[in-house]
Amino acid sequence: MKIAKVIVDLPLMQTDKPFSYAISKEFQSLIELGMRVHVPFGTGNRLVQGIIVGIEEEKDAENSSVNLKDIAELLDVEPVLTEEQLWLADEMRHSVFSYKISCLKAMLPNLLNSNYDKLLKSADGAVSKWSQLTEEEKISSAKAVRAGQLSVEYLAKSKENRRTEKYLSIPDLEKLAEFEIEKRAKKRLELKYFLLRMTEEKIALKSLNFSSQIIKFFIEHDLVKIEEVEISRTKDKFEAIENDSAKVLNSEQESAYEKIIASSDKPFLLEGITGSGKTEVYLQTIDHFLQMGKTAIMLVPEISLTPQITNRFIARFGDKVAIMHSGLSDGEKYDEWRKIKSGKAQVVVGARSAIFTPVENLGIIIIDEEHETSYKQDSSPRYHARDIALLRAKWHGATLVLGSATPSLESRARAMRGVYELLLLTKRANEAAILPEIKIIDMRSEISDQSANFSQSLLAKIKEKIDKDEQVILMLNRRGYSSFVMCRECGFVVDCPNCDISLTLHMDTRTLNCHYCGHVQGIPQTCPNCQSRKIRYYGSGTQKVEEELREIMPEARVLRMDVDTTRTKNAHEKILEKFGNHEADILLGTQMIAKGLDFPNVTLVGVINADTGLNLPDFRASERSFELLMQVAGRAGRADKKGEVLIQTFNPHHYAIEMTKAQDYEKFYEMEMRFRRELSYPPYYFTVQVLVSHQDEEVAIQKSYEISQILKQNLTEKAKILGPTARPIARTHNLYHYQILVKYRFEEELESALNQVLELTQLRDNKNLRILIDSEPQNFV
Ligand SMILES: Nc1ncnc2c1ncn2[C@@H]1O[C@H](COP(=O)(O)OP(=O)(O)OP(=O)(O)O)[C@@H](O)[C@H]1O
Ligand SMILES: [Zn+2]
Repeated sequence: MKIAKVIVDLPLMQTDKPFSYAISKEFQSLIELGMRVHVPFGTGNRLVQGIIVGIEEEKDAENSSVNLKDIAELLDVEPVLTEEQLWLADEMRHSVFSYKISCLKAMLPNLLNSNYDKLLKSADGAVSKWSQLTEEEKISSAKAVRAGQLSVEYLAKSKENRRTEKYLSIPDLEKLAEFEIEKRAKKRLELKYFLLRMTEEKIALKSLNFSSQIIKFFIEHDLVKIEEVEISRTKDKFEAIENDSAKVLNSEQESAYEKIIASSDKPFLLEGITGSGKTEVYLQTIDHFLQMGKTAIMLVPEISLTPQITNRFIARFGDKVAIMHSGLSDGEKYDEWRKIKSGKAQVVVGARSAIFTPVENLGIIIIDEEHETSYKQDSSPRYHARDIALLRAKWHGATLVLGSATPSLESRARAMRGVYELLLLTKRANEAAILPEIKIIDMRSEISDQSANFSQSLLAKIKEKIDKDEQVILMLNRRGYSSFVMCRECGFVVDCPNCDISLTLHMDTRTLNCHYCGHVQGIPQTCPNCQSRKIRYYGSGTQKVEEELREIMPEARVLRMDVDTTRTKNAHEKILEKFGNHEADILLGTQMIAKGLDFPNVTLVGVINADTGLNLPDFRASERSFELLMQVAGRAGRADKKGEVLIQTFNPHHYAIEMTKAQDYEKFYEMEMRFRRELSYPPYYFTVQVLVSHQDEEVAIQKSYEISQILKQNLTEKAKILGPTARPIARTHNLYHYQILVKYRFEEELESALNQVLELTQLRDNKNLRILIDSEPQNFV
């Protein structure tokens, strides 16, 4: 007899290990690693979902199936997780301090993560009710039966959503009924029979969530036929894109290409200035691996996962491409996942979570804009896509390429130490294009009666470009209308009731919004503190700047792109398409517009306020500002027309600004590394952050001291412990936050010390205490 090891879907310390279950006879030949199951759990034998992570032979009395509970149901016909993914989950946990089930679930499409447990549990009661009904009643009682279990709406929705799916069609319903009587699982079959009729003959296998033994039974007895139906919704989109063939690489591109295809020993860091043709190198190396019968994963930051990028991949590789991004519905994501799993797609283009896609025979992984913070997930499991990529490359013997115009200090330092191989692209790929000229505008000496946000020189430049029929990109990394509302009489600022942060004014909705917790309230007419009517708005956001532009330059056609204008599906796409068709002169937006865009007619980039990120209490503030400014500057003059960049700032002598002006990554890297060394920050030290949150500030403080004590006692002297200190925004969502930062180079006690910290949350009187452990945190505010 065999025994199954199951990780149950209960993210708790006590359940964070495999549990043993007996495999009844009917399942013995069907069960495989990586399948989802229902198992009875706990004293009440509640059915919970789980994942098979091991199958062992019964060895001795201790490991005997006699005393074990049986697996209740198999949920899959074939495994949903590969052996590689099970291994990945094990490896990941050591760096992300997360439960294994969270790691496993991060690799599944949402549709499979939804709680089927709830959907199936009350089926028994429903069926007994069902059997007492007349034929007519059976049909009309559909609504009653579905209450609390498989809902008709759910089925309808998943039907709408699917594209590629296996359908069951029933040649003979009567025959099915006969077999039901014979089977012990009669009750369950009855319900399914009912459901099959409900949805008119054809129904998606997966959406019903049949247990695999029933499906097998159906098939063996010729009760159902499985047919592959392909209705590709994105097919039109694929067909509309013209094929594109490879460009002749220039000598730098060529040499990078040759090195990448020749070796997989070390990861590559492809450092190429904006517009140097990194993407062309990606396309051709991927092509090389496809020719060898291998597959590829191409990661891009979510924000730049625009049609501009994806279309380039579709144009080159056609329907071999699967695209994974957050704009897809769960159903669409599931379709893409199927396409990958079945081997139909060989190139996966996607954002962070696409790193988990179950491609076989992986030849190359590319991470574009590798410095982007969006590669780190900021909820559990807090993994970095780069770390997962390293693991997967190891498993497959695949090549890993990290690309950027401004590599993260961590990656660049590794390249300097020879851990990565550095490849440089120093020239723009398009021969006619040269790097744009960058000018800094000192806003301290700008006095304008016309505008609060635009210097005279920026306004003049914009006019000049529009007159020449050229286009302009303007960036202000702050959305909304005004960043705070203040009473001029008493200085009162309207804050969020749940967070220690001022509310942002949004003119389109005429509300004050909290960008942290989503709180929304009306705009006060008088000061809530002193009743004065002198309420004024300060600090401009994109809405305000848009309004100003329309006043000063009514002839200019402006498109705004920020979180607020891109909430609806495909909004992103539509704005960029319009701009690309020159239906607008100015694209105004937040950092969303800084990345990846390639519009040949853009000859001016203006930064309204370069200071928004400079003074954040985060040791990476300069690095982030430099990256962002270099990126956005790189959008200008990418083809044959010369580009210009104007950067407005109140800190013209800040080194991040000066190095941007000089477009000198090398110099910036040197200076920044010096600071990091002096202050013992990454990449010289590793960091782990412990974030302690509680509704009661006293408790938050007390517990964070307790934790810092645990760390001091358990870590060696080599580790440095900073804090606890209040977070810069000390309260959000009605919780007070305190943070501790551990800096270390080698610390063998780290995992055990942090586990002790986590155990605190298991104590009864710490029920409302939240402890987050974040390895290599990217966010300190
Ligand atoms: N070998 C080449 N010959 C001619 N044109 C090229 C070549 N390689 C790339 N290009 C063109 O140069 C432009 C910039 O290339 P690409 O977008 O690949 O650069 P990138 O380094 O990925 O850009 P960024 O990082 O700024 O987004 C594109 O329009 C591209 O089609
Ligand atoms: Zn708030």
